[in-house]
Parts: sequence; structure tokens; C-alpha cells
Amino acid sequence: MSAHIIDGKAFAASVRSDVAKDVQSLKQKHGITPGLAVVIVGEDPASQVYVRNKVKQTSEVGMNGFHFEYPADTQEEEVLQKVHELNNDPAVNGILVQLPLPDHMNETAIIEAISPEKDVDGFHVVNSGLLATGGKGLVPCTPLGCYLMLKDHLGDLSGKKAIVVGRSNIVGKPMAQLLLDASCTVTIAHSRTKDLPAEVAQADIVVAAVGRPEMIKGDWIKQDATVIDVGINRIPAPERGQGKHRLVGDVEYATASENAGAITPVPGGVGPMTIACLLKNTVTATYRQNDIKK
Ligand SMILES: NC(=O)C1=CN([C@@H]2O[C@H](COP(=O)(O)OP(=O)(O)OC[C@H]3O[C@@H](n4cnc5c(N)ncnc54)[C@H](OP(=O)(O)O)[C@@H]3O)[C@@H](O)[C@H]2O)C=CC1
Ligand SMILES: Nc1nc(=O)c2c([nH]1)NC[C@@H]1CN(c3ccc(C(=O)N[C@@H](CCC(=O)O)C(=O)O)cc3)C=[N+]21
Repeated sequence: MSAHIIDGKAFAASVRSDVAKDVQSLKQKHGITPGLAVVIVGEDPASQVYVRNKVKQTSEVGMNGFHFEYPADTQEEEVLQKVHELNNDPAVNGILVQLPLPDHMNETAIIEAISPEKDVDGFHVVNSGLLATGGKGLVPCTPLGCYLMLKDHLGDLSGKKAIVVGRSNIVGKPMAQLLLDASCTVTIAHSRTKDLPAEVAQADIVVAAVGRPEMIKGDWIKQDATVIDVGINRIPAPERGQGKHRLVGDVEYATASENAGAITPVPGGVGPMTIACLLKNTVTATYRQNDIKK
């Protein structure tokens, strides 16, 4: 059996269309245009596409976008200064500082400088704390996108066995938290996990967030499991011409599709949903900052 392909690109378009409606209503009823500020330091080539898509889609949904680029050798103090300025700017409802930051910067210090109400990435310790304790904060975009796709495809998730491979603060941990909140039985695997194939084989839901091209093999996947592939890996593709690359996920897609009930492709799966959820979080933040009920 060949798996159902979960179309993240189409789902993201529908999330953005809902966001655009909210933006319209905020403008018409309240005279507010949500604003998203993006701060980028240095030139990480993998981040460039992401940033381009963000800028384009921010204006497509009718929001204001503010874009700040700094060279890689900028002092941390200058970025902190900008974050403070954006915290105090009423036209800015959401702030995203693109990661990774150059090595000489303290990533944590910069993230914690963002006002939690404007932290549309959901990386601030206040927001991760709220997520961990069932509070109402802002949820990191990538896990939120994965969760929305799972809910849309499976409906009730309660009692399902889920495995999250990867335990980063930005993907793995918040993903596990969301699955736990949805009453899944959750395993979090990482580089020290003893028998990863055996752990994966038990799961009804597999979320792969490792950052290693196609490391989750297709024959590990339980029959009819739902597979969400967060990985975005650029690998050489000489078959497309000299120096060309292509994107692959963390899951061996062709073989996993034979076992899985449903699977997200790369590209066209989690990536577009991440950006859609960033816009969604910006609208959510705008409602809350202005004390408006949706
Ligand atoms: N689609 C999207 O919107 C986004 C995609 N990504 C992609 O998702 C992937 C993960 O990102 P991120 O969480 O930031 O990555 P990190 O590098 O921060 O974390 C990777 C995790 O994978 C674990 N890991 C590494 N090797 C193995 C292994 N052999 N077996 C099991 N676990 C392993 C690590 O374990 P340990 O903790 O033990 O070291 C770590 O917890 C990347 O491909 C990234 O590009 C990221 C953000 C957004
Ligand atoms: N503060 C911060 N927040 C982030 O959320 C964040 C970040 N920093 N740094 C980088 C990672 C990576 N990330 C992606 C989002 C969308 C796509 C995306 O749209 N991908 C398309 C493909 C794009 C292409 O063709 O290259 C897809 O998968 O279909 C990719 C990567 C967000 N990240």
C-alpha cells in the first residue's frame, strides 16, 4: 500500500487564508494592521529561502513586515538594542530572530530579551514554560504546524503511541509536549537512544526532527503509521547538473511510503506549515496584545 501524502503546501495555504481574514477584520473593526519583525544576522544560506518566503507571505496576508539584516560580525549589544526597540514599538506585534546566530553571540540572551507577548517563535522560556504547564502562551511554529497536520489527518490523537526523534528546544521538546497534551503516549528519542529502529517500530505517529538525511529507514515504520518529516537537508544532486542540490527529509521517503498510512513530503510538508503558523502566531499575538477576543 502506498501512503496518503499529507499536502503541507495546500494546508498551509488554507491556514494563510484564515489568517488573511483575521487580518482584514483587525483592520476594519479595530484599525490595527498586525506587524511582524524579522531580524537576521549573518548569511546562513539555508535560511535565505525561509526568509524570502516569510517576507513574501507576510505581505500576501495583509500584514506589515519589518526586515532587519546585520552582517555576521555585528556585536551582540547591537542586536539586543534592536530587540528592545522592537519590544517597545506598537506597530510590531511579533518578533523573530533568525537562528542560528553567529558563534560569538549568546543565543539564549537574545531570545530571552524578546518580550514573551511578541515572541511568535515561542522560544522564550516563559512560552516554553507555559506550554509545559498547560498555559496559554505562543507555541513554536514548526511543532504547531506538525500538530495541526496530525489533528487534521487523524482527528483524536488520544491513546496513540507517538515517537519524536530529536530533543531540541525548538522542535523535539515542544513537539513532544503537544503530543502529550493531546493524550498520546510519547517517547522522545535522541542520539543516545539504544535501539532506535525498535522504538520507531512501535509508534503510531513518528515525528522525525534529527537533521540527518533519510536516517529513519522505511522498514522501521509500523504498518499504517503516520509519519511527519521535519528534516530539511540539502544534499548534492549531480543528476540535476553540476553543483546542484535537492532537499530531502530525515525519513527515507520512498520506502517509508510503502509502510506508512500517511506521510509528509519534503519539500511541501512541514516547511510551508511552519511559515503559515508564524503568521498565525502573529495574529494571535496581535489579538492578545490588544485584548481583543476572536
Ligand atoms: N521544516 C521546518 O520548518 C524546520 C525544519 N527543521 C529541520 O529539522 C531538523 C531538526 O532540527 P533541530 O531540532 O533544530 O536540530 P538539532 O540539531 O537541534 O537537534 C537534532 C536532534 O536529533 C538528535 N539526533 C542526532 N543524531 C541522531 C541519531 N543518530 N539518532 C537519534 N537522534 C539523533 C539529537 O540528539 P542529541 O540531543 O542527543 O544530540 C538532537 O536532539 C533539521 O533537519 C532542521 O533543518 C528545523 C526547524 C524548522
Ligand atoms: N527563529 C527561527 N525560527 C524558525 O522557525 C527557523 C529559524 N529561526 N531558522 C531556520 C529554521 C528552518 N525553518 C524553515 C521554515 C520553512 C521552510 C520551508 O518553507 N521549506 C520549504 C522548501 C523551501 C526550499 O525549497 O528550500 C518546504 O519544505 O517545502 C524551511 C525551513 C525555520 N526555521
